Amino acid sequence: MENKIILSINAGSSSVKVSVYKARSKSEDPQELAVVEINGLTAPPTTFEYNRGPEKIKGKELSDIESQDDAFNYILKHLEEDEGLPELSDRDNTAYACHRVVHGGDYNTAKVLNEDTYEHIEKLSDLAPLHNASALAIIRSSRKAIPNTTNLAFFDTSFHSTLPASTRTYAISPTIASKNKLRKYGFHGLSYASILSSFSSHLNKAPSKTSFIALHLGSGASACAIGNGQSIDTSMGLTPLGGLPGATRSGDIDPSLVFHYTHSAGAPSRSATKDLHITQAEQILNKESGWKALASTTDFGHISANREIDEGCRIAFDLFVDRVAGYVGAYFVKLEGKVDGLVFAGGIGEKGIDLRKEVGKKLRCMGFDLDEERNKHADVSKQRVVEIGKKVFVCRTDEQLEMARGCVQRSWEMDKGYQFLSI
Ligand SMILES: Nc1ncnc2c1ncn2[C@@H]1O[C@H](COP(=O)(O)OP(=O)(O)O)[C@@H](O)[C@H]1O
Ligand SMILES: CC(=O)OP(=O)(O)O
Ligand SMILES: [Mg+2]
Repeated sequence: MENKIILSINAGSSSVKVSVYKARSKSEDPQELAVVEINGLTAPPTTFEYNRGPEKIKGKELSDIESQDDAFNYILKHLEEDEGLPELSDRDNTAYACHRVVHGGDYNTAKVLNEDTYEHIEKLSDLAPLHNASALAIIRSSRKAIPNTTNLAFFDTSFHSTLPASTRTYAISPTIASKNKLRKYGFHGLSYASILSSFSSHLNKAPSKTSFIALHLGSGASACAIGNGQSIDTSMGLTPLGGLPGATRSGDIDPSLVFHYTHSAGAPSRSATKDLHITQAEQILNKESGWKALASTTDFGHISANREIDEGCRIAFDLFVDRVAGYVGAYFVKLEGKVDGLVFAGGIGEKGIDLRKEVGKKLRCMGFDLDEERNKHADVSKQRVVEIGKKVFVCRTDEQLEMARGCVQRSWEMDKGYQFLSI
């Protein structure tokens, strides 16, 4: 495994992030060679960022990038053409491509992509309408562009396989629930695993002895109660629509609301395709709600900066503070108050100074005491975890590193010759 090149590909709902690593020994984190991000897929202009040692590009605007797959192909070309990254000039050098796949259903661990696992993910596409189909498109592109690479899938859902039955069960017919696999799965698991690793090492504790409330606030947002290193509850559910609102997602609503919103809730949406069977209700709640509906933007930075002068931004901001604080309260109780801290992560969690401040104000009653100055100057680009008050932290989550670690740790079993057949 030593010196092998790993590509880690993280397709989010509004971004594609790719990190390049060189593997060291099994017990060491792989060495990061370069990180590329294309952001703003739901809020053009789409922007490009590149970091390779001294070589930095920030905020370059791109045109003609319309999907996660376009973004991935652009990134691959950029990496190949970078003369300072000779490791990628020969495509055959890449030993592993790790793909973040949001919905893994009942898969509890990472899988080598072959026809069976590909089909398993494909079947779950309707349960992650903003994600799984894009991940599969990237997997197909990766297969074509770097054919001698072993493709691995890492799932957002795996981290939550520890959810207790009382938490993962919906109060519906158990027969139908079991037949149709209707339960809480939870998402952002790679991020929570990354946060757990960084936060426990910051505290100098074993992950299995670390308990905290984590907030992954990005285009999709969720909260997670982690008790002794295990997910005991999380706010997303059967799909990434449940729980907190997001850039284009409503989050939790009264389930009957949608039938009052439109009479054709169950009809196929115009954006339904042969591969993605999405209803009008799902279209509305996944793609036309959230910040986009309330504030006409999916950029939470804009919402935060304009909330004093724009009514839509104000309600979007206040509503998010309200919902986030509500989950922290609920999870504090679930963890019986035994928490090492509250940890903010994700694009909004890491950069949203005002959001953290306002959430912090509401949580003082539980012993989380955010310090305004430390909050303002928190910079997780240099240090993975920054303490911004008593029991309040910001953490730079790294889903790509989490996958690359998993790849290094399990490479010996994965090398045993699964083959990716004919997709
Ligand atoms: N300065 C900022 N303040 C608040 N939110 C920000 C700021 N900069 C970026 N964001 C938000 O971060 C979100 C992207 O988060 P990220 O976790 O990178 O996305 P994704 O869910 O696609 O992985 C965007 O919605 C963007 O509005
Ligand atoms: C699961 C999910 O919502 O992911 P993201 O926030 O990256 O869109
Ligand atoms: Mg993300």
